[in-house]
Amino acid sequence: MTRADEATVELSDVYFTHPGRDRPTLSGVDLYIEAGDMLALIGPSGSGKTSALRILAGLEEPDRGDVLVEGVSQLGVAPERRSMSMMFQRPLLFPHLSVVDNVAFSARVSGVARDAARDRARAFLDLVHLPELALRRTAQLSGGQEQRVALARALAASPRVLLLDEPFSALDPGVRASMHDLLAEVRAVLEPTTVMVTHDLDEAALAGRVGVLVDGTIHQIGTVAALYRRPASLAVARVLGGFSEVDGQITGGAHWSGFGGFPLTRQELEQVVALQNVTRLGIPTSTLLVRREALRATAVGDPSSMFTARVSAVRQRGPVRTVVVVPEEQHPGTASARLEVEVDTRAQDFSAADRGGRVGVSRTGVPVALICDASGAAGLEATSSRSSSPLSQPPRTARR
Ligand SMILES: Nc1ncnc2c1ncn2[C@@H]1O[C@H](COP(=O)(O)OP(=O)(O)OP(=O)(O)O)[C@@H](O)[C@H]1O
Repeated sequence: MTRADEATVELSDVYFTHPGRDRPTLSGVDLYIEAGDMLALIGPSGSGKTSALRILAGLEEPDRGDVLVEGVSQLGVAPERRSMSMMFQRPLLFPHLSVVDNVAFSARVSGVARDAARDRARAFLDLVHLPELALRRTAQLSGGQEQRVALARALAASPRVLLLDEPFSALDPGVRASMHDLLAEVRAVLEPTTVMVTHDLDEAALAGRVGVLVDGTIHQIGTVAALYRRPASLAVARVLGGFSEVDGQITGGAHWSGFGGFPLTRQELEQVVALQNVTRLGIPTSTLLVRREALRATAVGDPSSMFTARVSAVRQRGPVRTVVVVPEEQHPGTASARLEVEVDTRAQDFSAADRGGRVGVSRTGVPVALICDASGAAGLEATSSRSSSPLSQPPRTARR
């Protein structure tokens, strides 16, 4: 089994509108993947992820822009000549062929003799840990086995680029996790440049970098950790999930909202300064993005707590208990503010962290992220979808 030549892959300023649609599906998409690297493409349903993959594969031609492999334009090059293999959510195996002949298919089509093609196919079945199923009919396979065969078939074509469109989303969680391990194992051996569309953030974390596509535009590209640390827009935070959004304003070293003051660290304030430089707004109106592990519900009166709040819902996620908290007093005319907070199970009296109870809220040391409205941190979200909360102690210097 030989490794295909690695190749850089690029979408350059790609615009694409599906025939009959009045809105573009992709608007100026730029993506660059280093040879042998893997990029995961995530985004809301309908944001254009599959369309981007189909344009890479040559199944659609862009209206504008280019597709480049190793710097060479692929426009006008037929899909089968692009040295790319694509794997879909459904394995699309040939039902009339045995497992080994499914995997041998591309070699047979390119003229390799049957025995040689089958020998080669068996090497790929070894790679996906299915050597014993070579002679089975595909109708006799489980879903996970079918996707292993589909992966072996995709790899047996020696693609320089592997395109994966939600390949494991139809599998149950245990089988999906074993497919993640297998993909990592296979990539360590063959290193094809890989682009994978997925809705699953665990799956996305298999890739060195993740691109977030929203409404046909790339909002951010980075490692999963970097995206979580500082999402570039509200849309990115919503794709990642797990953030509470609180509108307010920043002054005097704190973010002020319906909860009162939320003290910010020096690093977070530096982020604000950077945003101010971007937006030139003076004191920006900001949305605080808070991961639940950034806050802890404590006993009322705990010296570490920033403010007290009322518990409006309780959620148990495996061993972790979280509560949704709201301000104790809802000022007339304030937009509703809510935060999801982990419960400190060692210190917390559980009855206080029940619905309707009062808790203190303190920080854990996990940083929060801030998004400014108006021209926004990344210039992508013009305004928050909700109106900002008036402040419980309005900062005098704040401007709107
Ligand atoms: N063949 C088509 N003809 C017209 N419109 C299409 C076609 N295929 C997709 N679309 C539209 O293009 C947009 C992007 O679709 P696409 O499948 O690329 O999104 P996606 O991000 O992959 O979505 P999902 O996560 O749901 O698979 C959607 O609005 C979709 O309805």
